Amino acid sequence: MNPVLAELHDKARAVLDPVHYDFFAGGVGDEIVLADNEAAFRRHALLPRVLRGKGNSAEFPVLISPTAFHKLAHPDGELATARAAEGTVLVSSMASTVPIADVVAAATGPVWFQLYLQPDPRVTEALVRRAEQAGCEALVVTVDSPVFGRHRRDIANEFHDLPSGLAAENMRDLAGVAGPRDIEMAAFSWQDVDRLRASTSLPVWLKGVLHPADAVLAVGHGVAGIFVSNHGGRQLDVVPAALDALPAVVKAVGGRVPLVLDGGVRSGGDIALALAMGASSVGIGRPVLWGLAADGEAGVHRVLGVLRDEFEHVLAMCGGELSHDMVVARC
Ligand SMILES: Cc1cc2nc3c(=O)[nH]c(=O)nc-3n(C[C@H](O)[C@H](O)[C@H](O)COP(=O)(O)O)c2cc1C
Ligand SMILES: O=C(O)C(=O)c1ccccc1
Repeated sequence: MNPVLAELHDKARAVLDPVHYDFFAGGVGDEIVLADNEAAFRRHALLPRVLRGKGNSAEFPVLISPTAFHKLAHPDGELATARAAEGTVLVSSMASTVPIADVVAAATGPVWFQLYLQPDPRVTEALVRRAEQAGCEALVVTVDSPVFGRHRRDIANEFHDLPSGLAAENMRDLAGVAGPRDIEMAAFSWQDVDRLRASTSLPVWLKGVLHPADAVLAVGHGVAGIFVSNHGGRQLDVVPAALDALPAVVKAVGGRVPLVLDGGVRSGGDIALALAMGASSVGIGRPVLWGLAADGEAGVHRVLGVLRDEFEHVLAMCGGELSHDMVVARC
């Protein structure tokens, strides 16, 4: 791993309350998928093309995936993340510890709002209005969580509630309930996606699709794009690594909507592999949390800077272009 990312992870582990470190680091079940998300990149290799007369491109195909409770990592919380994001799209979690309006105000680039549909449609509606009024540019509906993931570390640590003074700020004062409501998980259907799309002019993305048939349905239901993601190994411990699920989704979608690959991306080479395999961009979860815990805004800034620098270098080495024929198995 890049020594800067390793250093930030080590520092985060050292400074965080061990219970909060486990919340950020942990996964569901035996954490097989958590490990496999990173390992999958090691099972693939890139055959660079030569003599193409091309260098790197200006595009940085990375966005910040939504993660909950940034104030557990650093007192500035999501404000620090937003300031560090610069031109990178920040997907702000519905479970942020800073209200979405303040996240958008602190950001200099686009902010998208991650949403868990709520059983009470008035709550969902109010959250959507809140995201729109804040100036969010898209909604990202997480669809891989009909129930909460069972995180053994959190159960062992008895981590169930935020410390006093912290709350999921977006959940305050919704549909007649004062103070923060609990975020609820429930099973929804494609009809709920249609209803959401009809209720807003914002583009609606889905996050947490692994089956190619669901990706095809998503396109049919008019989504703007799809996050191919297993939630960083936090929901179901029998699924493939996110990277291993990507090719079938790429094939099924056939370029009709952009695909974000999220889970286990830790280097410029990982970004290049995901793009060569057909992702339009990648999402980064935990490395942002490590940067934030280690050094606030500056730490997140370093994480993005390292990934940008490595990706540009890899792309230049590959002749400035990435395509599926360049991907081979590492034997
Ligand atoms: C501590 C933590 C909190 C998360 N919270 C959310 C969330 O609120 N909403 C969501 O859609 N995904 C959430 N995720 C999943 C991330 O968006 C993303 O899918 C995952 O972290 C990507 O994998 P990576 O951490 O290996 O980069 C969370 C992940 C972590 C590690
Ligand atoms: O921990 C998570 O992965 C997550 O998605 C979440 C959702 C709601 C509240 C806190 C975290």
